[in-house]
Amino acid sequence: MSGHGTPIPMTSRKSGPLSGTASVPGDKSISHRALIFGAMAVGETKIAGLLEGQDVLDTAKAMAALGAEVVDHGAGNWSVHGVGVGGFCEPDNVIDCGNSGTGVRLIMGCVATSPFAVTFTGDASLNKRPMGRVTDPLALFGTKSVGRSGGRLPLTLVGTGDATPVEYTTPVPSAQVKSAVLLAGLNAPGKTVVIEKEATRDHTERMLRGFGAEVVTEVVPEGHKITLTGRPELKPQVVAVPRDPSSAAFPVCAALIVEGSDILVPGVSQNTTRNGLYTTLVEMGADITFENPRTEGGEPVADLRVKYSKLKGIEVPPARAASMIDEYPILSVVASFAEGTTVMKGVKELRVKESDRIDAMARGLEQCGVEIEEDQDTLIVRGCGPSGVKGGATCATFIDHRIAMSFLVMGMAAQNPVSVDDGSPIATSFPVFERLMADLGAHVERTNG
Ligand SMILES: O=C(O)C1=C[C@@H](OP(=O)(O)O)[C@@H](O)[C@H](O)C1
Ligand SMILES: C=C(OP(=O)(O)O)C(=O)O
Repeated sequence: MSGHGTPIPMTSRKSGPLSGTASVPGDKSISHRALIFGAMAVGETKIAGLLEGQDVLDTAKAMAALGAEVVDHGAGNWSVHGVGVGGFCEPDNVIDCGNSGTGVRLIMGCVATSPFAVTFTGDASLNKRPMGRVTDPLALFGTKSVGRSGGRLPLTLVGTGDATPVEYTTPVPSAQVKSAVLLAGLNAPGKTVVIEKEATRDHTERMLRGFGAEVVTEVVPEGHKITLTGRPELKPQVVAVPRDPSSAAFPVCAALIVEGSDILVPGVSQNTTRNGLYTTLVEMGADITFENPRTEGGEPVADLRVKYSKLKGIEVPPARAASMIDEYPILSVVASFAEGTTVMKGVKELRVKESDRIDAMARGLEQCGVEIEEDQDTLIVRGCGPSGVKGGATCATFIDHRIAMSFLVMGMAAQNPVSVDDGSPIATSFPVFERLMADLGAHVERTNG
């Protein structure tokens, strides 16, 4: 089992108004997919603006281990010389996906219909997460798997070289599960179908179409039906990775709660499968203007002008959960500074992320003086008002980047500093978080060392 590095304790404290431009790095979901689809294309894919976070670097390493030529040209420019659908070779060693659920689940999908064995592992967080949600549908292609109890990593997949396509209805709203099935279907002759009740992020469908695969999405009575025609020859692409709306959430939310702030966050996705947080913030009364709408890297984006705002609690519709699933931790921080109660229902998927995010947020918020209520599928935050959050606690982050960044944002507006026991996981998705927030005027620092 791979480990988890030396903890980096961090602290943030009340900051003056935030100002300036927050140019966040490339989208994590799109970065993983650019490397993986590039590795399955015939010829050289060029990628600009790749997120060089540890999650994505681990996927780059995995693609090289499977036979693709992956080259880092510096400054976010990468190239991948792909081996074609069905062209992966058996890796010499275990594939270590570190902290990344997206990495491991998508790569499992893309080796499932190759005739060899691959063993996957990850860090202490990833090795607790459920993999049965992926190995169950992959078994329908004929892929065998043996893992630890509960279908957890380390886990070995034995792929099949003569897969037949499958039709699968996802039991949980998950783009990772959907994508794993579609990627396995790439090397199965005929039509692989995934039906999802609620739409999840659609980067796999959009990007596979860009690489030349036939992928059709239809609205049907059961939800969304995605049909992929197997055994395409994927054509190499030039991919410009747009900025990550899930990372943008941190400076945006910080500006909303730090008095007097006024910042610009360029290139934030308006893809409706990703923008649920921004809709929610506007409903809470956030002063956000969406300027200069355009398309970047195949995604609809806008520049967000964000000003400090008096916010009110709302009930977030459960149907919106998939479009903001990674943003609930930071939303619960913003909700703490609102007047009134914010109710987040239909969020049980948060319990199987890098940590149990309902539990991690609930414990830390209580330590900071915020009243909460939770059940299996719900988090309720009773807002303390714009200057009512006490802070003054050290919150546990459970090897979870989003928990670490959320509590550090809380400290920027709370009455007392907020510390986290370990900020090191921030490097998985937002390696420049500290510098970017400091450049806006936030006080965030490493506590000792
Ligand atoms: O497909 C993806 O790129 C992702 C899907 C989501 O996970 P689930 O599919 O488990 O909801 C999300 O939480 C993750 O950060 C990225
Ligand atoms: C859930 C997340 O990532 P992953 O599932 O890829 O580990 C996340 O980035 O919030």
